[in-house]
Amino acid sequence: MSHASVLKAAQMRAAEQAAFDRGVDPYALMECAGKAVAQIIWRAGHRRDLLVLCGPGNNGGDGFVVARLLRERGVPVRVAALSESGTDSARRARAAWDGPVEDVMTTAPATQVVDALFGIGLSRGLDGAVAQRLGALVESAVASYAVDLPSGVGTDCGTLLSDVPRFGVTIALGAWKPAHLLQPAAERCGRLVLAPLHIPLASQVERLVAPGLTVPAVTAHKYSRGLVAVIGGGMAGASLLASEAAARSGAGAVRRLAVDGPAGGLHAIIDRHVAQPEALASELDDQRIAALLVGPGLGLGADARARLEAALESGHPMVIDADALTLLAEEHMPSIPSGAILTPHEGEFGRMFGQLSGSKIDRARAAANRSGAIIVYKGADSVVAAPDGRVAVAVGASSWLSTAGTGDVLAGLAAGRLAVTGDPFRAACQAVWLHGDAARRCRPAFVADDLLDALPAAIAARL
Ligand SMILES: NC(=O)C1=CN([C@@H]2O[C@H](COP(=O)(O)OP(=O)(O)OC[C@H]3O[C@@H](n4cnc5c(N)ncnc54)[C@H](OP(=O)(O)O)[C@@H]3O)[C@@H](O)[C@H]2O)[C@@H](O)CC1
Ligand SMILES: [K+]
Repeated sequence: MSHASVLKAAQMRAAEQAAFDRGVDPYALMECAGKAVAQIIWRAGHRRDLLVLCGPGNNGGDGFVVARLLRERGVPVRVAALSESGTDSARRARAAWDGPVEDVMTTAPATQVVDALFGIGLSRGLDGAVAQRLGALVESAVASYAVDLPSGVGTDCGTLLSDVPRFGVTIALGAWKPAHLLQPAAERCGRLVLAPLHIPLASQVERLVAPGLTVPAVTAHKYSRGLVAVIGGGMAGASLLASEAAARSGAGAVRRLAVDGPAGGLHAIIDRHVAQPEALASELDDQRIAALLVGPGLGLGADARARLEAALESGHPMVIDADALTLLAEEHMPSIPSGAILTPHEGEFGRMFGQLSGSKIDRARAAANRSGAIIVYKGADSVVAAPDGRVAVAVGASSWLSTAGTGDVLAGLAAGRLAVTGDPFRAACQAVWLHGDAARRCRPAFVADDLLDALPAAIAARL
């Protein structure tokens, strides 16, 4: 079982049902979930007083199990419920709790609070008074835990169906749900911990995990390690940032095909002056180019369009970013080469693909399917989607990344990893990971250039 699987509510239910059909006892599964949650809370909170808030369904049932197990360990536990328990397993868990059950609306605060009100069965926002009460109890606690999901988040879409406080820890049961990874719900989850349920829970959608990278072969040379060509445009800084990121990504060589000629930056980067777009085709007629990047600083005029057309017609594996994405959204452009990596932010995604329905994961998947390209749908919750349905969702991106030039660095990294691996989905995942890790290594208020200095350490950590 992958510890990265991301399942929607219906998929989770289907997996649970399949386990029940094979003979797994539903109550035993609830005991298993409750035991795992209790263990995590015990390790963090020991004997500090604890209030467990239980809802009407199986999420509430988990809460009763947690309450019983922690009281057996000597924790002063109180339980408050919203209503009677409505499932067989939840009723059984409640019957096994021999303490009093208070009312959520009137219960006193505690040092630690556990939200077992609603999990994947939430079908609408919480009643306003209940949401407010949950918020007050969580905010007055020193430590707060959400069982499976914070009550009020949309499991599959990651939106907030009602007001949701920010929890200290969210303990996902069995598998991640989209709401653990997608904003704004992800931010309300706090620290994420996965509690295993020991049933098969596979999915094509996974949480992005740290990649394993390899050192160059002893027989490697600069071309076998991958030559990256970066097409420059009116804004030299953007293509310089991208070129430097590609150069520090593990690729063998980087060639910048720039309008402006030599413009400083690393001496290791080969600058070629390509003043006229017509001259680009012959520069690109080099079979040693393993990956081509077009878009950072390209511009949006006729010259930029001609450079993009030359790139699209070159046949090289490529990364398409920034202005090139905006140009591609215009009519009469050549089609996107299949297997290309596209790196749109929210605005570029909307321009290219219009209003798609569903969560950010669903939208990225639909865009990958429609374009035949690998989509890196950037943001605080970057989603990498392949046309064959594979998806990786990155969590925990530094909010300091929201500054000029960081997208150029990501595009350069993607091109570099594409040149090294020859595998666009893997390259895109590696680039998003390394970009995020480089940001984690930078001090607050960093600028895009600082990411470049942090890249060698981010790569070294994955060898
Ligand atoms: N399957 C298993 O055996 C296992 C499941 N596990 C656990 O079960 C959780 C899923 O349990 P669940 O399916 O019972 O759903 P749950 O989230 O408890 O809520 C459903 C109830 O809430 C109600 N309701 C919904 N929205 C509401 C609202 N806004 N305001 C008020 N009421 C609302 C809804 O009623 P209705 O929508 O019909 O009105 C229904 O009564 C899962 O997240 C995990 O924690 C683990 O123990 C492992 C084993
Ligand atoms: K919950």
